[in-house]
Amino acid sequence: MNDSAAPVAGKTGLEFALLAEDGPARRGLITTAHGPVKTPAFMTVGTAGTVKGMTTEQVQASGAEIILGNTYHLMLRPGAERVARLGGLHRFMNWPGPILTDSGGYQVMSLQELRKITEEGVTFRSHLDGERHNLTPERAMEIQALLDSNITMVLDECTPFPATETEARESMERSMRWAARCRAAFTQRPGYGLFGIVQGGVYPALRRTSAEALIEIGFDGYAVGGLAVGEGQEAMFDVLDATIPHLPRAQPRYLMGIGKPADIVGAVQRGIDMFDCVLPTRSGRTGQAFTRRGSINLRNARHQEDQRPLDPDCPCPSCSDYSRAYLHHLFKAKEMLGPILLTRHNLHYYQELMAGLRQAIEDQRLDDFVAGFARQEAEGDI
Ligand SMILES: CNc1nc2c(CC[C@H]3O[C@@H](OC)[C@H](OC)[C@@H]3O)c3nc(N)[nH]c(=O)c3cc2[nH]1
Ligand SMILES: [Zn+2]
Repeated sequence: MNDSAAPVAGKTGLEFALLAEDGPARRGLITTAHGPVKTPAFMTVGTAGTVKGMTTEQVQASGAEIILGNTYHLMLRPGAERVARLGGLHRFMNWPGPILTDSGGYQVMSLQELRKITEEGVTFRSHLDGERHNLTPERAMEIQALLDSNITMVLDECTPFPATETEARESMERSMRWAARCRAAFTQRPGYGLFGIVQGGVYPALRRTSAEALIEIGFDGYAVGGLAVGEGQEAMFDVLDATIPHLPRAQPRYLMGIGKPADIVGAVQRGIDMFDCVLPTRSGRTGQAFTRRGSINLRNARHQEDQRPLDPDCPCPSCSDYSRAYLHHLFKAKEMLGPILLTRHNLHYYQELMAGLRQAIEDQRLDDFVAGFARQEAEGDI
């Protein structure tokens, strides 16, 4: 075990202990007011205060320690002040563990025609009722505090892809000015933290400038944003190679919106500690299952009389209690149990993958783990 196991308190009191390293890869522990998070960690996405189709007990049983909420969705419905009056997001959704909330930057930017970006912030119309809203860095901090989020994300602009270097620079520089305003508006509490978000498109020099600007301001963790926007795995890895060396070793790194299992494995190898992605939940609802031999779609007719479990190597209830034939039937019949069973399996699969990565780093055998992972994926489904 690495001797620098001493927890390192960030500027706002979020502790991160670096427990082991295997090359650039790290095994760590984040300590929040609502409990610990073992890293590398996959954060289950619960955008509107729910992991779709899952009770919080099922999410906990999958091995998840931290889930994501989203400022944009929750500010529109039920409203941040209402969630605060109801005791905060933990009590509202009955999730006792750590919660990270995104600032809403990504969502608002995707409201192409409905939003306007100025130096002040983003004004937009709600996709629900057309009401006008004004999301500023200060308001984004206030909303996430009202939600009682353990890890708050700065308000940023997720630079569209593709973007010219000039477009990426101007977008990144505004996000850095917003990050400073977020830092100034954030209320420090032990066990709660504020993460900055690196932007800069696919341009190494801009990524370095952005990382250095955020370090100058000082954050509890550093996210790599502006990726998983259609750039592809190779470009994403290139951006990580250009960014991670400029991030502090003593704080967690969060790669936003990633990703497929192979993306996560490659990013852990490069030194990323935290991930979020809708893939396991969203694709579970469409019949796509992730297994140790790649992904399969249960809607395919080849499963209609296949009595085997979805993934013979998976200990989850969806694999031990049901057959592929039954799952196929549920999706063909558009029964709600189909998406529920597959979401639960996919979340178990992602958490097992993270547990395997964490153990491999502890045992200093990450390269062997990655080779085994690639071999199994290449074998394809039996
Ligand atoms: C998918 N690719 C991707 N996601 C991204 C997200 C989270 C989306 C947020 O939206 C919800 O999932 C869709 C989640 O909200 C719970 C997530 O946090 C990002 N958020 C910010 N603030 N800045 C970024 O540069 C950014 C880039 C992304 N790329
Ligand atoms: Zn399973």
